[in-house]
Amino acid sequence: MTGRCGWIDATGGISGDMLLGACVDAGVELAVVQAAIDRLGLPEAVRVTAEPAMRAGLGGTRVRVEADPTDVRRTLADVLALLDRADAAVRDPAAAVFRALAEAEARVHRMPVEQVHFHEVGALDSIADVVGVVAGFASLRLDRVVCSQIALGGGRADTAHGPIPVPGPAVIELLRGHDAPGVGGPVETELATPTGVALAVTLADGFGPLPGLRPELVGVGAGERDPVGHANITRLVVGAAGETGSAADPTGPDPREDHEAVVLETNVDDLDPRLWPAVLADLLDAGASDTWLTPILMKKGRPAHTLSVLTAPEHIAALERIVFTGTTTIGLRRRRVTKRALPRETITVEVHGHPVRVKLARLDGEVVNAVPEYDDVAAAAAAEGVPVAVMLDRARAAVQDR
Ligand SMILES: O=C([S-])c1cc(C(=O)S)c[n+]([C@@H]2O[C@H](COP(=O)(O)O)[C@@H](O)[C@H]2O)c1
Ligand code: NI
Repeated sequence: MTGRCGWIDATGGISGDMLLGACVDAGVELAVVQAAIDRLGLPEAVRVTAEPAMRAGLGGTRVRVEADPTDVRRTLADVLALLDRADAAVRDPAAAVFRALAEAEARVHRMPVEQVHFHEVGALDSIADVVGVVAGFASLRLDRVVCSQIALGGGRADTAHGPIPVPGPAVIELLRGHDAPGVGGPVETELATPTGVALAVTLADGFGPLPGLRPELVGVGAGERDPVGHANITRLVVGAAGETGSAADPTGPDPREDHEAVVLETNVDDLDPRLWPAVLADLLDAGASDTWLTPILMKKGRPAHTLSVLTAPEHIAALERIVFTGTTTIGLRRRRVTKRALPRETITVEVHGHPVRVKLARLDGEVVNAVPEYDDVAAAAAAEGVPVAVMLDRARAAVQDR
């Protein structure tokens, strides 16, 4: 495994605000988190604050979400509509987290997912935590996320439905739905909340102990309580994974940019073409790095498509399931490939007073590609009342100036 890796240490438990605290403690600017939340244009005021905190003698950051009291009860569709206003880098992963939460609640309460309502104030907390963590992870530029076994705690928790057993049913459903490892204890209190677990299982590409990496950033997110005998923290460790420390071969591609990947492929001639966009969207939601259709001519002169799905090996099972259930195919091919990904970073430039993120890719340390984020350019163009193409030229000029 190579690239920049983030390891979520949930062996002390996890909640949305603990993971957000870990991001902030690792160096994610609170302004990045607040901007991502503000971008949703929530009718309620939601403010995120952070302060230093000690848990079992360990220093960390406690994040709090202050939200206006509200009676609004939001469904999954309501939350997804809000997320539509977020940057693409935040919108899709955050939507996947809320889908996972809603599906878990739907199974717990034996109701259709469309009827699930996120619980009042908790919903605003959750929205801020989820959007904040996803924005934080995006700003940390992680190529891969691994999560430890999750400590779940025990005993009973008070909820809107009255006392429930811990681990709570939604937490168990989230683990089950994502084949994620959890363990009860070590203390008789709730250590893992649905939002925290939904974030971990959705954002993680795999589960296990700290992978081989050189730690560059460490963040400690403090939980609400400081129980005796347990460090109520979630940690985030970020570093370059799989580096041996040997210099890259100066005559060839940098091996640290190589990733093992798999291409799944199948030829399909009998799927209602209107179904393809949803199949492609489902595949991307389930972890595909890329997916595309190629028009082909099949036996008997039938026009058809090759569906190709590029993925990291750990998503193969979930993606094949979507291919088999979402299309008419009854077989597919798997091809191992080596993917080369140039190191990239995101900078923010100011264009006529508007922040525009720009993705830079480097080859041998030299910037070979600088692409302004389309959503930011479009927002700036709308604010200035100029065509997007004009604002795009201005953004490129601002990058050149840098
Ligand atoms: O109200 C319901 S259905 C409920 C279910 C569960 C589980 O099944 S687990 C847990 N809870 C409680 O919600 C709070 C807040 O969780 P967040 O994810 O919003 O932080 C949590 O402490 C659980 O006890 C409620
Ligand atoms: Ni409920």
